[in-house]
Amino acid sequence: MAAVGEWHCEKRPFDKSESFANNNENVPDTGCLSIIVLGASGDLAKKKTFPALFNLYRQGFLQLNDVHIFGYARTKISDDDLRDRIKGYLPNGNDVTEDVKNFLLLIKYVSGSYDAPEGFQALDQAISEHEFSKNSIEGSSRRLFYLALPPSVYPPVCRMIKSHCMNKSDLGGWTRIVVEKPFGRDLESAEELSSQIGELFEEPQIYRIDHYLGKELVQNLLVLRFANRLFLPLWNRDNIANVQIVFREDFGTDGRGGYFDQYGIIRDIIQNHLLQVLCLVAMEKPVSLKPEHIRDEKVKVLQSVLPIKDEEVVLGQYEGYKDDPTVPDNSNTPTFATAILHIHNERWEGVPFILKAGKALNSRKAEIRVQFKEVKQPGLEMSTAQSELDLSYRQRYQGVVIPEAYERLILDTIKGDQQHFVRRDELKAAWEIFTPLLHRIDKGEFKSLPYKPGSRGPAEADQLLEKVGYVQTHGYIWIPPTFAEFLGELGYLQCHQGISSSSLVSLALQRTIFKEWRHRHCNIAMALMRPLKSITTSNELLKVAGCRTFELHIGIAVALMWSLKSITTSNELLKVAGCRTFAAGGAKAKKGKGGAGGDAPKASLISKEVKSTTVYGANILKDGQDPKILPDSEYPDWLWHLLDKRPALSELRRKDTETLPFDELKRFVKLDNRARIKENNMLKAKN
Ligand SMILES: NC(=O)C1=CN([C@@H]2O[C@H](COP(=O)(O)OP(=O)(O)OC[C@H]3O[C@@H](n4cnc5c(N)ncnc54)[C@H](OP(=O)(O)O)[C@@H]3O)[C@@H](O)[C@H]2O)C=CC1
Ligand SMILES: O=C1O[C@H](COP(=O)(O)O)[C@@H](O)[C@H](O)[C@H]1O
Repeated sequence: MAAVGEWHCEKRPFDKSESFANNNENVPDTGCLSIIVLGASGDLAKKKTFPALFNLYRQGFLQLNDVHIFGYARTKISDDDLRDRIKGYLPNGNDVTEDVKNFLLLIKYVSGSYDAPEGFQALDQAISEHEFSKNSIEGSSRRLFYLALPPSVYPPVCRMIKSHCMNKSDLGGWTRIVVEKPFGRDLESAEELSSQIGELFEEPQIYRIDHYLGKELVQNLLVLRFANRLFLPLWNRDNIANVQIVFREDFGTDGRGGYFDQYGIIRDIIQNHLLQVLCLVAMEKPVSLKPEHIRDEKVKVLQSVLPIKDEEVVLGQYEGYKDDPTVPDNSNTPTFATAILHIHNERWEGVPFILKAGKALNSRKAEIRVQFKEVKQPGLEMSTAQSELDLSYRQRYQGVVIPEAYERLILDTIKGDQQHFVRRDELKAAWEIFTPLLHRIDKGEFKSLPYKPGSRGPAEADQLLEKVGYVQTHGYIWIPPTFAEFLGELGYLQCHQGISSSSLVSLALQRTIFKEWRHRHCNIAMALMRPLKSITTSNELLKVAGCRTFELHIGIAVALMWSLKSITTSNELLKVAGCRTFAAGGAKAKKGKGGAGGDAPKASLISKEVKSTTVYGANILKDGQDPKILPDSEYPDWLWHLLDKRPALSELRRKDTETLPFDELKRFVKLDNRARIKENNMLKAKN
């Protein structure tokens, strides 16, 4: 949609050769690359940093003959111990493919403290040996230090790097430092941290990572806004009623309670991730796409944010949060917050920006919702309606490999592109917005309201949204375009494995495949799950279905029941479905006497040939057809694992958590926490 001759987003080069070739002004012709992960024994390193490096390696962005990776931490372990820890977190890591094997061989571990020279001298020695072995000319090598460490140790670590580990001279090489959030606890501490690091390194050497800036959708915001004729004229107070930027997780602090309690949801998510997204949504068009021009505009937005009013904030803490033994009993730390921000400039005067983030809520998503002022519906009457422009990436780009945020950002660091990193003045402006509120919370002057885990958060947050003009819509239901495909896949399994439809469906419901829809579109999922779970008994579903105006919904309900072969029992459903003429199932049911799918052919009458080539009865679309049965290789991986038995907690407890695959580890932490909370509660109740 880029308008010819207008400002457009240049495609930033992203091919394998560029990280090493001299075809980009940011990439000097240099020697070999060393990536040093400090805090290599920790959680972030194993879950994010090393897997991102592996993916870069696998895609050819890091090359065997050029790169070496070093892990550094205090824990005394061998190279192989570190490799073993990492292995389970790599895709198919436990299979030890050639790729995994070669990647792991690139990793060397050095142990040492964070504030004494010996460890860093040993590290420098190891890096230099690698550089020497690659015939890298001294001074031309590149050294990337990734601080996967608590911020408290950033200053001593930076001092040690500066004193002992710098690239030796200036022959095109460099030394860069990646630091993780949180960058401080408030304005003062962040400024102090910035000054300490700033005394040692120049701003172009410091990469303050905010992994939300590496997400595909976030990266595309600039294109969406400025290279798109549709949006350019609409993006202002005249057309937009409010903007909501939401982060929700459907799990709690899951074993990170100790860390989380010192920070809370505002410092963990809102002050960084959500505020960065707000900048990209609200900023003016930059002079160019040069990182400095973009960051200049972001800073201007932040500086235009008005002080947050107390009455425009709701804080919450989920019930059970304090059961975590590492969280103090009297903690007031918010695990949920909604805050309304106002941007005082010509474009946004009067438009509330709603920032909302919470843990242990009813769904998992990160979302930007722009509510436009009402638009007229087609037709002669002057009624207005809500419509949608949905950019749900996972749905829209199925099968396309979307790079992980960390991969992209590490690659940007190697290329010397700071566009997606937080500049010092940006950080300062972000802390200025939230510091007064945070201080009040820290002093206990602002209370967190309790909310039930699995809920939407405190009801007061919804009331606040309503007050500032956000219209919650119940009548609009979005059907994921891939739903039809999903039904085909499920139906296929049913045909071929002879599993009863209800057990198949309840399995699917427990697994992530269905959660995707449940979480994104709770309304439709509610309607879908009910017929799937208890087709004949759910009057409630019928009520829901009956009063909606979104017809496809009924079509789906009917088609599902039809495909699950329970349609004959629900007269009531057929009555509801009978007055609609949408999906094939529904249309046919209309004419039926006493249900039974109406004129729809009975399963027994369908020819063998049709049965063996189509997933009979799975079509949900008005003009669609039953999906064809495909070769096994065409079906998604999850389908084949739907029936796998999942290990119970007792079984997981017997395994070594260090080597558990990520999914199992997650399940273990969840079940283990749950069991502990139960035990705690029982103990409390007894006493
Ligand atoms: N984990 C995550 O998902 C995310 C983490 N982050 C940020 O990344 C950084 C690292 O996080 P994470 O890996 O979870 O942290 P960890 O608590 O796992 O710490 C990483 C390593 O640092 C060392 N370490 C821990 N505490 C101290 C301490 N008090 N003093 C000195 N060294 C210490 C330990 O290594 P050793 O004892 O061997 O030296 C540990 O293995 C933090 O800034 C965090 O906020 C950001 C986003 C997500
Ligand atoms: O930075 C953080 O982000 C994660 C959520 O990241 P996502 O990429 O899964 O959306 C959050 O769980 C964590 O608390 C926070 O520190």
